[in-house]
Amino acid sequence: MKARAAALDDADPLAALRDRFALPAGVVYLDGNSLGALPRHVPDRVASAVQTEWGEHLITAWNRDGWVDLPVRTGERIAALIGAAPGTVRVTDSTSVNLFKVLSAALSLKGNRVTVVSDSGNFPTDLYVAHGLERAHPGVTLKVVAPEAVAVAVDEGVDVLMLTEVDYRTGRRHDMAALTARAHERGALVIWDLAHSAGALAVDLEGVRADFAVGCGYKFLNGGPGAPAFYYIAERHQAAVDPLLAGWFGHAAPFAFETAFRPAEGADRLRVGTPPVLSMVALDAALDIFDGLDMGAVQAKGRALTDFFIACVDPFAAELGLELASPRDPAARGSHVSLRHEQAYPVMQALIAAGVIGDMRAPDILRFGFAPLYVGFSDVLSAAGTLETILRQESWDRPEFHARKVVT
Ligand SMILES: Cc1ncc(COP(=O)(O)O)c(C=O)c1O
Ligand SMILES: Nc1c(O)cccc1C(=O)C[C@H](N)C(=O)O
Repeated sequence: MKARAAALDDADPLAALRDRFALPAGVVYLDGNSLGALPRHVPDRVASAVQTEWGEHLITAWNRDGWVDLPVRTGERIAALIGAAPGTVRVTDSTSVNLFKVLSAALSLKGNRVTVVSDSGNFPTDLYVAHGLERAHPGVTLKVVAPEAVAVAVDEGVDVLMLTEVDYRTGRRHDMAALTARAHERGALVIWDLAHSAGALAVDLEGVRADFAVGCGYKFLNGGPGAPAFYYIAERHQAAVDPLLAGWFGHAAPFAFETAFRPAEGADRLRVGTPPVLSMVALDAALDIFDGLDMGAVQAKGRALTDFFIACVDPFAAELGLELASPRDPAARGSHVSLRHEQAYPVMQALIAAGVIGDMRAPDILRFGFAPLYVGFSDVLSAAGTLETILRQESWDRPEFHARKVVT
């Protein structure tokens, strides 16, 4: 396996990108699907935004340093990574808030009686947002089905299909093209949450004719903790969207300070308030690493890394109480692999203490994210080896590894 890892690293066309990240020595970082690593050049860019732009240019920086255009500029850069047309993606707010905005837009396009279909593998915040809108609109019914039952639920009747492409727990990937086409045949609108896709998979929003989408800036896009998220509105819907969460940055003329809301042209109408400039500068800078990258190559490396991890773990998995929770077919999963283990919490704490950082999702999932830009095949082998040692020696069974932390 060692020779195979070395050969795969040697043949990796993206291997050089790793040097662009400031990863601590001795750490194998397998949680870029939750918080992406720090690109080396980002601290200087943020420091300059603080010291020069904020410190010296003060409020003139909104125009002089282009702060006001950041949601648009950064949105256009993300659009290029997810197969979206220019003018359809904007960066702002959190994924949850953006989902509220696009789901309320989709509901309003569908009239008074609307059935929303989602699945139980969806990230809880998505379901909370949908439940909130269901409570606010008497004509809205939210139907939550098992992930495998989505296609049947679509056939039974749907007005808005709201799904996350890659399941945060299992890594199972929905077939975006097939489900979008199926929902469209029934006249429905389709919203995709790309939290675990953007920056890792070759998403093609225009190709699949998605209606709306949202996604995170802090995962595979490496925008930093709490980085703003993005939303997508297909061009064909933009003029018809009348924002429920209307705010002055979504107004046609924010600095005219009119009392009545007039939506901005195009996708900008779903912007709400002042952009978080420092976080946006970090995200914008982080996106430099994607310049000129082929997302097909990024996705291919993610598949190779996850395949290799499964191959490394397979020989000892059953004996040591591990069960693969992710699909074996690489085309049917995203860029993370999940393993079930009865003692997932202390096992993950022991892994972190040994320098292998993944995370745990209750009740029993060990989750390992393989960010294609900075994880190598030797890292994968070393993580699998550490996991085997911890399980064989039962070194996870120490009081300090059982103590619960807030963020898991
Ligand atoms: C699929 C998915 N959607 C939404 C979110 C939440 O995003 P935010 O915290 O930006 O609202 C996450 C992770 O936090 C997620 O995994
Ligand atoms: N957003 C996070 C946070 O603020 C703290 C810890 C984790 C997160 C996450 O992003 C979790 C992630 N969406 C997940 O897939 O589990």
